[in-house]
Amino acid sequence: MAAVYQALHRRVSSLVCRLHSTYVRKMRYLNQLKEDDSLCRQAQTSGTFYLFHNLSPFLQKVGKKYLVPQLSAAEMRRVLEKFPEAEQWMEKSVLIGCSDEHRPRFALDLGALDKSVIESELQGSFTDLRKALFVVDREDSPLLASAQSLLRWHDSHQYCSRTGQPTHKNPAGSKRVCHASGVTYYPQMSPVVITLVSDGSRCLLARQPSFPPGMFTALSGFCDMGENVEEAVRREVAEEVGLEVESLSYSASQHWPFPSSSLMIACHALVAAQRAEISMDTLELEEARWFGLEEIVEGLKRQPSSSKQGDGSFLPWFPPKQAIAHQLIQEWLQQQTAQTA
Ligand SMILES: NC(=O)C1=CN([C@@H]2O[C@H](COP(=O)(O)OP(=O)(O)OC[C@H]3O[C@@H](n4cnc5c(N)ncnc54)[C@H](O)[C@@H]3O)[C@@H](O)[C@H]2O)C=CC1
Ligand SMILES: [Mg+2]
Repeated sequence: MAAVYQALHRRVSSLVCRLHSTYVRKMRYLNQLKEDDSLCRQAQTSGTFYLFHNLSPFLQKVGKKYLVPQLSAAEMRRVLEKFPEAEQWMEKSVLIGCSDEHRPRFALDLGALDKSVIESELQGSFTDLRKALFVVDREDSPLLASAQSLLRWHDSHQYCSRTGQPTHKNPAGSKRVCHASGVTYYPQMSPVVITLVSDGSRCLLARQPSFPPGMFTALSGFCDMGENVEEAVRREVAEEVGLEVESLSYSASQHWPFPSSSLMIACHALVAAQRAEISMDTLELEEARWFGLEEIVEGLKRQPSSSKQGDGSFLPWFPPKQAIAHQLIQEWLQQQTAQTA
């Protein structure tokens, strides 16, 4: 029995080792592409491309499924041939990853070109990211989100804020440089805390006036300069609902592309049950209230479309699986269920 166990252990270890080395080799290759401009230019000729138009990703509908096509460099040239200065367009692409076989992936925004020509040539359509993220396969959503954020950053950092001169992108798109001042700009994202507050038996969800009717989510807020995650959580909860956090724990994080690139840092926080009276910040929030276990179970089953009542009001529903708020709510539910079991 021990021999079987040892053989199994050796097999698992060697598999893990091989997995690691694929991953490590891939990360090292991507880093090389960011640092070595000529290697990156060469990689463009064998890479695949995701297309965007004014930050909307290109999707193809096949039956009921939405696919995110990866075009080869040859296919890209065929499309771009229809427009003047085709080669210049390829140079605008940014590196967004690579396959396990080291085939690099790029994203390219063709916003200045006629959308309908590209859509009819490639038989698909440029789709708003707010829709695209929720209809494509789950593994494609983070890729679209990060590609769009990087393209957006390049679009809004074309000039040096010190000299006003144009900045120049490196082939991978991992930075922009102003030749006049020598300043290098790197892609930025804003840290945001998202907190599911609990008083031990209920959790607190809120809605802003801009949310779709009926949608409630966890409290969120941008971190202030100099603040750590714990301070940001305590401050946001105090500001938005007037409660004092007693303890908190980190859950997970997620890149979020709306309204521009954020790093969502998700936490659970506990407030004392005897000091759980909400005093809402009415400038930001329209409603904030406690939800019991049953209401959370019902809300998770509800779709936006089934939330509307006969009298025009809306029953609560929660963000979809792609949003980290959903994960926080699921974790809270599991914890409560385990406690009451
Ligand atoms: N993925 C998810 O599950 C969820 C994501 N979110 C995201 O979290 C973000 C922050 O949530 P809010 O409650 O709106 O933040 P918030 O509570 O900090 O209020 C927003 C205000 O903060 C200020 N602000 C400070 N730094 C900012 C920056 N870097 N960018 C933009 N505004 C800044 C602005 O005045 C803005 O109006 C939202 O953009 C939203 O998309 C929110 C809930 C769920
Ligand atoms: Mg907020």
